[in-house]
Amino acid sequence: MKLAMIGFGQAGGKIVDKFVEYDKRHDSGIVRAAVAVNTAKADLMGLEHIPKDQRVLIGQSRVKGHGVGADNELGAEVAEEDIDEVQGAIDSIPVHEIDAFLVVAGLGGGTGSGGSPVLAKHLQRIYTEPVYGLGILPGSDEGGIYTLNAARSFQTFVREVDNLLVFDNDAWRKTGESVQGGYDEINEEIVTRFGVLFGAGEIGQGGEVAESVVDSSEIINTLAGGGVSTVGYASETVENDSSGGGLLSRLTGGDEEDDLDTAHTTNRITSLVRKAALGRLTLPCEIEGAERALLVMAGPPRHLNRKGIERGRKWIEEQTGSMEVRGGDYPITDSNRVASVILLSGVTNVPRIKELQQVAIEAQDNIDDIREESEENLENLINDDEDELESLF
Ligand SMILES: Nc1nc2c(ncn2[C@@H]2O[C@H](COP(=O)(O)OP(=O)(O)OP(=O)(O)O)[C@@H](O)[C@H]2O)c(=O)[nH]1
Repeated sequence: MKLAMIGFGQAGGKIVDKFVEYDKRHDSGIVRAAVAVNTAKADLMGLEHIPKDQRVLIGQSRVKGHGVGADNELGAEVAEEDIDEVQGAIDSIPVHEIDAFLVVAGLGGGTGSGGSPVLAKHLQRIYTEPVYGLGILPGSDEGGIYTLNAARSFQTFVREVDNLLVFDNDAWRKTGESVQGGYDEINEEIVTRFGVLFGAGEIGQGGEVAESVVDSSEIINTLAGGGVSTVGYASETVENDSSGGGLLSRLTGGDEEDDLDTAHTTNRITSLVRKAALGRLTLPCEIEGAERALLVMAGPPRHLNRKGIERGRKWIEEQTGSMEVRGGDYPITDSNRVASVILLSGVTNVPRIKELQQVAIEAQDNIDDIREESEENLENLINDDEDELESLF
């Protein structure tokens, strides 16, 4: 699947930068264009792989290249004011060659949190290609303002995109690591998961399992219908003898060996599917109730088979209760890993989102209370029965 990726804010820029690097390393063909947008000049200068002329500094007249300091309302305002400058960079993208846009941002800060929904709305108005979001939730130890920002941005962003893929830093942080070192590892996890998912259908056409290769329309159909998505991943190292058939099997030419191979391959696929679905998801949640799902089995063709994928697909159907579970393979001839990636789309039972919104509503009420008290406007306080989180715009 060919994407135009736009990283908004520091986290967004760094993650897209890593996608570009991943794309070069694996020749996966997913990043057709990459743009970084930020209010902080230093963040843009720190990027390594996104071309310099595709880095857009916005809000210069307001914040003079210093960032918006976790003020996401200001982030949204600045994005609206300078949307033409962002569009200038997008104009250089050959949009007829892409399958979709992917807007990436950390939702806890100011620039990406406020700006990414504004950009998604703008892209939806202009282009017919789907616009997806990849939203990063803050760690719960980052503090109240990050939670409030993330909750408000989340509910605005999810409304403006065709599907919001979510990664929760809180579920992935490791204790005892520097924040930066921790993010480098986390970003690698993000890029691997989404890289394999979006890479499906781009290369490796042909070979013995060609008829069940995943293509981009299957990813698009799984994401269609909107809502929130999460991704599971599991992988295992395998011996890759691309000549096809193990040594013994070639020496004996034995069918028995082939049967054993097939059973082994099928079992490995089945267990990787379970591990991916039941292990740590990018956004932890109950998989039961997911509206749609897509299983991608990636790896050397010799280690993929239809039977395993079909079994895995059926198992996901049973676990999610969804009637819309797609599955296929992504043959990568020169790889020594077999990986299972599961996209669960339209998930509803997500404790972290509920918690985020609850904390944010309380924080918002507190802020309102403090404001109202300071204004001695008791009447408003008594009549304040709106227990709702305000949208960003
Ligand atoms: N996974 C990941 N998350 C990050 C990274 N950097 C920051 N974050 C998260 O993203 C949130 C937003 O931070 P930034 O992206 O730095 O903020 P910004 O959008 O640039 O906005 P301002 O700095 O307020 O102008 C943070 O609260 C973190 O949770 C990163 O490299 N990887």
